[in-house]
Amino acid sequence: MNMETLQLNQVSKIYNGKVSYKALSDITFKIQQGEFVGIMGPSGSGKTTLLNLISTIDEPTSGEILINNKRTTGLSKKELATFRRREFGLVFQDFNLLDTLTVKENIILPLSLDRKSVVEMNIRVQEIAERIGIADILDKRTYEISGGQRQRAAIARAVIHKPSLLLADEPTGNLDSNSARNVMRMMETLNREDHTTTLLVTHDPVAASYCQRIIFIKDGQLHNELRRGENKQTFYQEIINTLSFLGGESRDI
Ligand SMILES: Nc1ncnc2c1ncn2[C@@H]1O[C@H](COP(=O)(O)OP(=O)(O)OP(=O)(O)O)[C@@H](O)[C@H]1O
Repeated sequence: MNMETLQLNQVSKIYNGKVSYKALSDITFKIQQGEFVGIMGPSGSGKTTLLNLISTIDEPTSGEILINNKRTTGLSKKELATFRRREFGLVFQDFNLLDTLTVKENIILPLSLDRKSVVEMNIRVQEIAERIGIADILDKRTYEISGGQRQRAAIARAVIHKPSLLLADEPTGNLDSNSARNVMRMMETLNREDHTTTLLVTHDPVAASYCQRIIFIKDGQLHNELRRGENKQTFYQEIINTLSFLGGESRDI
């Protein structure tokens, strides 16, 4: 029995418009259960496309994607909706919290959709809030808290149902460097303690240096892979070197 959370086999994506465009070509990789992996590459290299295919928002033109050895292509709309809700935790750059709800109500949302009991929901929300350091702001509205606190609430919401795969798209993109570090430390801790398989798309080499492994893509193709050794600073430098080698906009490096 292999312990892969995610497997991509020769995945390609062509966008058909006036001119068709091959955004991804023959992407093959595996992510083992419990890994913390980053995806990096210059602007336009296909990172968002890749994330959309993995999260089943979009379908590949060819190839297959497996989550826990189950193919995600060919599921009905209803199966897909349940599959997405149970298997994925999603974190976005702009937090995606609902302003009309309190922090606690936001975090509980995925559990209430699965009709968990109120007692169970309260226990779980308290536990995750304490671990993440937001227990004292649970009754606040999202506009009453800082950006860093919002992202921590969004992460609590993304992991409260213990997803197979946590997908984070530029989670530190709207944060100052201090809050960004705190958020990354927290994701690292959650990954280490709960073995939640985590996939992070980022432009930020500091955020990326918290990963165990980085997959680089360029022009829709796998370029290379870096593994973190003992030293985070060395890893950071290797990431910077690879990004400058790959080229792209200055904001990428
Ligand atoms: N819906 C679409 N229709 C046509 N082309 C698209 C579509 N979405 C993306 N593309 C093209 O596919 C390529 C990859 O885009 P994608 O958004 O995946 O890149 P990215 O690596 O996420 O870029 P960035 O870092 O700037 O967000 C780009 O050239 C883009 O113009």
